[in-house]
Amino acid sequence: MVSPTISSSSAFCFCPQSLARNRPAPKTNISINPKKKTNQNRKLNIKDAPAPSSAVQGGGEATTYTSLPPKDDFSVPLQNNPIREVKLSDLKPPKKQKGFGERLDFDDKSEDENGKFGFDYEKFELYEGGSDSDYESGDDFDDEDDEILVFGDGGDENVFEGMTEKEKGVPAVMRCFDRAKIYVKAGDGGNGVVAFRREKFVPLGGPSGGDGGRGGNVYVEVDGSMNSLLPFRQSVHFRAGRGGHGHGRKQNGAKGEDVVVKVPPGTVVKEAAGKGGVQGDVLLELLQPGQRALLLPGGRGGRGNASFKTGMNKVPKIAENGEKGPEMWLELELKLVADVGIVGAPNAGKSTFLSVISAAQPAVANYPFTTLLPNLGVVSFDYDATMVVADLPGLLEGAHRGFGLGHEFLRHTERCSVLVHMVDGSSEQPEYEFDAVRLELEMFSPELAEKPYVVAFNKMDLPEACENWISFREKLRSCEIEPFCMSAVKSEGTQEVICAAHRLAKEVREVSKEGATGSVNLNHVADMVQKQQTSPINEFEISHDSDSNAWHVTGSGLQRFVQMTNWRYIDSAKRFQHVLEACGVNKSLIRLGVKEGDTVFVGDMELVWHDAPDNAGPSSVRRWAEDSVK
Ligand SMILES: Nc1nc2c(ncn2[C@@H]2O[C@H](COP(=O)(O)OP(=O)(O)OP(=O)(O)O)[C@@H](O)[C@H]2O)c(=O)[nH]1
Ligand SMILES: [Mg+2]
Repeated sequence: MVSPTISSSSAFCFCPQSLARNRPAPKTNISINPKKKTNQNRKLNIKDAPAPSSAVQGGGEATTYTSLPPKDDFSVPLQNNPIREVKLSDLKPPKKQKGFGERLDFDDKSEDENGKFGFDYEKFELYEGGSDSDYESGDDFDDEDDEILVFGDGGDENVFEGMTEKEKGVPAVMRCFDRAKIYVKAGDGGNGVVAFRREKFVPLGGPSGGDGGRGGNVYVEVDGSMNSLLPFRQSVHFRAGRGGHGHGRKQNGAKGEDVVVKVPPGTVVKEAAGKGGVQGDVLLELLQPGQRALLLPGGRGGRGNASFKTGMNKVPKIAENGEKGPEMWLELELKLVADVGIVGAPNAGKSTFLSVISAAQPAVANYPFTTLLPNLGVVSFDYDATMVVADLPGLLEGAHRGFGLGHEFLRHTERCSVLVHMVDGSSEQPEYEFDAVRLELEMFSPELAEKPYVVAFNKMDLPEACENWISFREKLRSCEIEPFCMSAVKSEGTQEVICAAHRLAKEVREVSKEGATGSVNLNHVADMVQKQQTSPINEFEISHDSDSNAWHVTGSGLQRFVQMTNWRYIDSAKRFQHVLEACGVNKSLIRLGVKEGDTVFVGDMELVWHDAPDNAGPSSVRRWAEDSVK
């Protein structure tokens, strides 16, 4: 159980005096019990804490912590939550799969009752990857790793975690064209160093440790020459370079190399779905070639000891670690940027229509689902205007439950301003077919169903279509829709249909131009991350876990401070204590009733609280320092 929680406020201001002295605690509680300390020390040994470089000298701090090493220091691999990596080249094809272009055998016994294909994903060979920290200790760019696909974050769950039931049933070659999951990480800042100027004839040269360089940024850029997300099947990890470490003679480290993720126009960048499959937020919509967005800014470089020189401390033996670069998994989704989308039931003649009105040559055949991937065509008009038209795979009744190709490609129509609804006039009940497809569109997205559309009644060259036409037109007219009739094969009536679609598209464009507001800020994600990175240190929350009797102090400013503290340098522990005091953590803990021996977590650091005795002397402070400072 966690209770109570308080936020810091200006009331907890810096108080240089001993907190223990301010606290009306009984004497028996505040005396140091050496035996108890020894036990705590034993606990430190178990945690394999590295020995301090030297003891902190002096100081008369009344309230002290015994610090345990940050969790990053442990080189124990993540056992509960390893990253599982799957090599695409090693994936065994499902038993009855004949090839990417061919259909799977629906009668296969391995097909389950929901109609999914019988892929046995458990049979894929899994590679246990190290933790990220293992990786980062090596080079920032590792070509080999770029060849590895990582799905989800492993654990005991299926490696395809995060994909919906429907996606599992779609052959990978189709799935990966317009959807990809990638990992991006901004570069860590370089570490600052402790150095002193040593030169002949320059006695007491002073501190000269330079600052670390800033980590590289992650950018996302629209590349007009790309038309699919296929390259992301090969490259999944994008890591910007780490900033260089500082050097002596006040030399600062070099800035880390930036990384640019190139995406095709029409890419939507989303935060990857979390563990519970909760869809992440849309971060960016990149439409125009050349657009560039700063996604993740690199971590700040740590300061060297030259930056810590003050009038009070002219020989600071302290330097900071570089700030860790932010990282995240992203989902990329490509939505075609077409003005008009052709939708309809399978075999209605959508592809034939596209081939007639444009130079595109999509596959046309007399069986359903000839079109497996969207086709694009550019339609030119006499008056020098062009329009991009997308022919989409056919929609069946029940597509939202996964029948046919389902809604797999309907997202491409979200960008279209107008739809052409193609109806097979020669089918038994064109009206029913029309209603079923409209319903599927509504089920997919109400906004899509609200888009203006043109109804084209096709195959008028066939007598069945001529028979159906009158009743179909009457039915639609009763709903205030004026359908067009045409024959795609004979190119009759097609011009009227596409001109009507063009008129509608123009109207929509004009309306949206009026409603358009100024330029879009593409760097808002980076701004958000930066805001988080610079959040003040005195904004924190304290919660108490009564089961384990542990106090948790959380706050992004404090966490960043802990991460950037380099425990190797002897002044770091003193500064750490001082900052906790100054930002009000100690005061708040005392107010909430922290007791001798309680565990306090500050970010990743585990500490033990000690009430200082009234007669606290240097010896006790030294012992604390020797035991715990890393
Ligand atoms: N008689 C006649 N046949 C047509 C007409 N338009 C298309 N067809 C035929 O209908 C069949 C299907 O045409 P497609 O263009 O492949 O139909 P589709 O809607 O793209 O089908 P899917 O891609 O499977 O969804 C082909 O055999 C075409 O020749 C037409 O106006 N008249
Ligand atoms: Mg087709």
